[in-house]
Amino acid sequence: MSTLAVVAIGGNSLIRDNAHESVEDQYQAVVETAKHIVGMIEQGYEVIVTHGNGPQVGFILRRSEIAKDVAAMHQVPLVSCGADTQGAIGYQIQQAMDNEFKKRGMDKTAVTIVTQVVVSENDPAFQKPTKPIGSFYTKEQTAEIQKANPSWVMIEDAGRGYRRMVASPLPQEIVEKNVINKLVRDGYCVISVGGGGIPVIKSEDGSLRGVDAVIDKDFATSLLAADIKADVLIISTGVPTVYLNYGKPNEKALDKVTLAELKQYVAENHFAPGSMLPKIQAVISFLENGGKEAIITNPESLEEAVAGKTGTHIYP
Ligand SMILES: Nc1ncnc2c1ncn2[C@@H]1O[C@H](COP(=O)(O)OP(=O)(O)O)[C@@H](O)[C@H]1O
Ligand SMILES: NC(=O)OP(=O)(O)O
Repeated sequence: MSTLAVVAIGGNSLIRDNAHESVEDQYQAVVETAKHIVGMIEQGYEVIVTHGNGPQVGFILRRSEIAKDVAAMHQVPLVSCGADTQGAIGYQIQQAMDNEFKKRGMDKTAVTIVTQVVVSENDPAFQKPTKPIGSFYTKEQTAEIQKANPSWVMIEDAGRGYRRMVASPLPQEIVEKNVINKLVRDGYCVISVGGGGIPVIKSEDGSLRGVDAVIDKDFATSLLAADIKADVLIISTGVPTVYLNYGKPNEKALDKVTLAELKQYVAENHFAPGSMLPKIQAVISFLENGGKEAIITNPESLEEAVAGKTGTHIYP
C-alpha cells in the first residue's frame, strides 16, 4: 500500500478572519485545502482527513441559546452541536474532495464517517473547561458577555482575544477505528474524527451515551493515527512551520526536529497553550506510540511539505 497519512485540518484554518465566518466562506477555504490534499494523493498518499470544529461548534451552540431565548425553542445540547459539525464540515470536505478528484480525472471517492470517541466520566477536564469555542471577543465585549452569562468560563486564547471555554476530556478510544482503517486501506479517502469525535461515555455493558464536551481534534487524530499505524501524522493549521520565540523579533522557524528536542522546547515554553501546545503534545504522543514522522504546516504548503521542502518535520 502507498504511504498512509492522517491529515488534521484546523477549525480556525477554515476561517481566515472575522470577515470570513459564513458557511460559504468556509466552503471556499475547504475547497482550497482539498486541492492540496488531492495533490498529496496524486503524489501517492492514501489519506484520512480529520478536522476541528472549535469556532463552528461555538456558533451552533450560540444560535441555539439565542433561539431558546427569543423563540422558546429547545436548546441543542453541546454534544449534538458537535455531531452537527461532523455532518456539516464533513459534507463540505467530502464534496470538495470529490469535485477535485473528478476535475483531475482520478478514480477516487471521499466518504465521511460519523465518529464517536470514548472519554472518561471521571476526566478532571469536566471540572475545568479548557477548550476555546466560537467567536473571539475583545476585553470590553467579554466584560459585557460575562454580566449577561455569569456561568460562562471565558479565557484569553493565545493572544488572539477572549473565547468561551468548554470541557475537553482526553480521547481514550475511537469507536469506529476499524471501519475507518478498512475503508482507507480499500482506497477510499476517509473523513473522520470530526471535531475530535463525538464524546461518549462507555458503560460496563459496552453501551454508549453522549456527553457535553469538545474533544481536542489533534489528540483524537493522534490516537487514530497511532491505532491504525499510519506512516505520517500531518497537522494542517494557520502557519507554514512551527517557530521558536513565536511572534518575537528573534522568531526562528523549525524545519527538522527530534522528539527529544521538541520536548526540550516544550519545557522552555515555546508553544502557546490552547493553540500550538496541544498540536505538539499530539505529535509527541503519536511518535511515542510508534509513529515514524509528523509534519506541522499550513494547507497551501501540504504538497511541498510532504516532498520535504517546507513545514516542520518531527522524527522519533
Ligand atoms: N510556537 C508557535 N509556532 C507557530 N504557531 C504558533 C506558536 N505558538 C502559537 N502559535 C499559533 O497557533 C496557531 C495554531 O493554533 P489554532 O489556530 O488554535 O489551531 P487550528 O488550526 O487547529 O484551529 C497558529 O496559527 C499560531 O497563530
Ligand atoms: N475540536 C477541536 O479541536 O477543534 P479546533 O481544532 O477547531 O480547535
